[in-house]
Amino acid sequence: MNPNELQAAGSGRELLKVAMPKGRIYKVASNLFREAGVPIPSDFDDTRKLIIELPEAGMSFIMAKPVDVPTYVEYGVADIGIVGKDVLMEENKDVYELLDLGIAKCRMSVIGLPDWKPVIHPRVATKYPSVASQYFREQGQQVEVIKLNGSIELAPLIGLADRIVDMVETGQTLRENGLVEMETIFGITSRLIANRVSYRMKNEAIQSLCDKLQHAIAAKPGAGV
Ligand SMILES: Nc1ncnc2c1ncn2[C@@H]1O[C@H](COP(=O)(O)OP(=O)(O)OP(=O)(O)O)[C@@H](O)[C@H]1O
Ligand SMILES: O=P(O)(O)OC[C@H]1O[C@H](OP(=O)(O)OP(=O)(O)O)[C@H](O)[C@@H]1O
Repeated sequence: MNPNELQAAGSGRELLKVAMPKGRIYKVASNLFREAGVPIPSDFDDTRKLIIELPEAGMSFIMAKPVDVPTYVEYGVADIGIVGKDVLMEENKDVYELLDLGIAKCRMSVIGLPDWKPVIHPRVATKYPSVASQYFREQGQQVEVIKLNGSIELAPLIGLADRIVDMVETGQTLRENGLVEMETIFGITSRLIANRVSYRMKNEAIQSLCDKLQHAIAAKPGAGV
């Protein structure tokens, strides 16, 4: 059975399982769900519980590490999930991307020291090795990609890498560390994704949620600008 089929059997009237990222995205995503009429109680915000049922909304929430959301959705242990475009590009899982939620905006950029000069075998540090490799391949540049798991901005400061590929939101981390943004690779917002089989089996529930979210997004100040 392939990952998409694992959850297919008997999924007719179950709760819709939502993989909800903890951390940054949770704060804005839970508010968006509330604005869409999904009554996520405020005590969800601080809980250590990992599976939380909300039968009145026909949903249960799997509180996930952001990078794991596409995996849960691909395997069908979650029917839908919320995930940043950065993670979606890096993980490249077999899922449907249904909706741009327009939240948790930032961008993926190439960053370096202001006095950076091209070298023969440049090293690039990043949390996103697949995105970075593809970008430099498309630029026709040969680089050695070094995978790190956080505080990526340290790499050029301590001589581990010539450049980094990382997210920029306000630019504060760059400014405080004397780094400059050299190129933007792509813009990032959070997306609603769905398991392929769930999308068929639970189409009514998923479509209804998408409609409500779309209305909530359109009602936000600055929407459609
Ligand atoms: N300033 C920002 N820096 C990083 N990610 C941001 C920022 N603003 C929005 N995001 C989005 O939020 C997502 C999750 O970020 P968060 O920092 O919560 O998780 P993480 O660092 O991947 O997880 P963890 O802290 O559990 O390792 C990112 O994948 C990205 O889409
Ligand atoms: O432009 P800014 O508003 O400063 O935001 C960008 C910073 O935020 C993220 O780091 P995060 O806080 O997730 O910590 P991390 O370095 O441990 O990933 C990202 O990796 C940048 O370092």
